[in-house]
Amino acid sequence: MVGRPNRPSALSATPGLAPQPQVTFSDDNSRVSAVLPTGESVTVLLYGATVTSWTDATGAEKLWLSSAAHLDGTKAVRGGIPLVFPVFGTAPDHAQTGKLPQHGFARTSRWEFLGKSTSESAGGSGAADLTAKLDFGLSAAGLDEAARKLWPFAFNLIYSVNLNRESLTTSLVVTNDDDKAFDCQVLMHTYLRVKDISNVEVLGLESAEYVDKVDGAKTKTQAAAVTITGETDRVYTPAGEAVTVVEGGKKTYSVTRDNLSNVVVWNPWTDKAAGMGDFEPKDGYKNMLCIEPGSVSGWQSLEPGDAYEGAQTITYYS
Ligand SMILES: O=P(O)(O)OC[C@H]1O[C@@H](O)[C@H](O)[C@@H](O)[C@@H]1O
Repeated sequence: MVGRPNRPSALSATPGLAPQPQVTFSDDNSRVSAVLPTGESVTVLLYGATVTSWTDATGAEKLWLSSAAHLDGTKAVRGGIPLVFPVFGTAPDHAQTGKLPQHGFARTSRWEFLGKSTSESAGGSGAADLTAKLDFGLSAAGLDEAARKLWPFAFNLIYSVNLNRESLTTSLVVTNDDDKAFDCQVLMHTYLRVKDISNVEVLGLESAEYVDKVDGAKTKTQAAAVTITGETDRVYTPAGEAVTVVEGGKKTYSVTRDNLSNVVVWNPWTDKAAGMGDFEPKDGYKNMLCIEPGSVSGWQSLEPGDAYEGAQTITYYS
């Protein structure tokens, strides 16, 4: 067990020097938070290493979280950034992951908090350039027996959550600690908060191929900007690394992928939202859009000792 972080005050006093503003970290055995001196914050639940909140300096929330989300470790969190591993959806025909529940076990396992750190960007001028980093770990030993039986591999996951003034970066490193190869898929199921889905356009997917999960898994090509006018569940394979969310003609987010070749765009719309017990308020689909960077259209095959890393950076524009 790694030691719990202490709780420093927001100011650190160095003899002879003016106190420098610091990142404030806190944890209570179920979640960990970091608050920058400028007010931006992030909170991560140990259950699933799920980011449940990301705010700007004014306290405005950037992620959507259902008011009926289970935050007590009894069910995957409906909102925030659940982590999908080692299977996206279900893969009944895939020998190694075929019996796993939807989206795997990472989002329903309790992760270990490995530590926190603060860094200043090169050429930075102090408080305005701080990055807070939180690291979490999960290995086979941290799984419940049922999951261990369904996916009997020795593995190690390190998930890092980095907060700075403009953006949130989440990165996952998967290491195969087994003496056999294994296949896996990875996805960061980000629920972005929007004001009104009917005014939203997603750019950066034009001319990308996608699998339309609400139309018999047909493969299609995106003609223009993506707009959401009904249930949407698509697995894109874009050429570029960034997608941009525009609301009412104004850029509000960009989501950049590193070593993640897919983007899932998901909105449940009315009927699907109505059918999910943990989706509240029922018209909350108007205030969310899942932009989910992942590696899910094929498999990452990791030989013993191999590692795979993928990351997303979400930048907001106010
Ligand atoms: O209800 P869950 O398991 O959290 O999944 C939500 C959605 O997650 C998306 O990533 C999938 O593409 C959808 O098919 C799915 O409905």
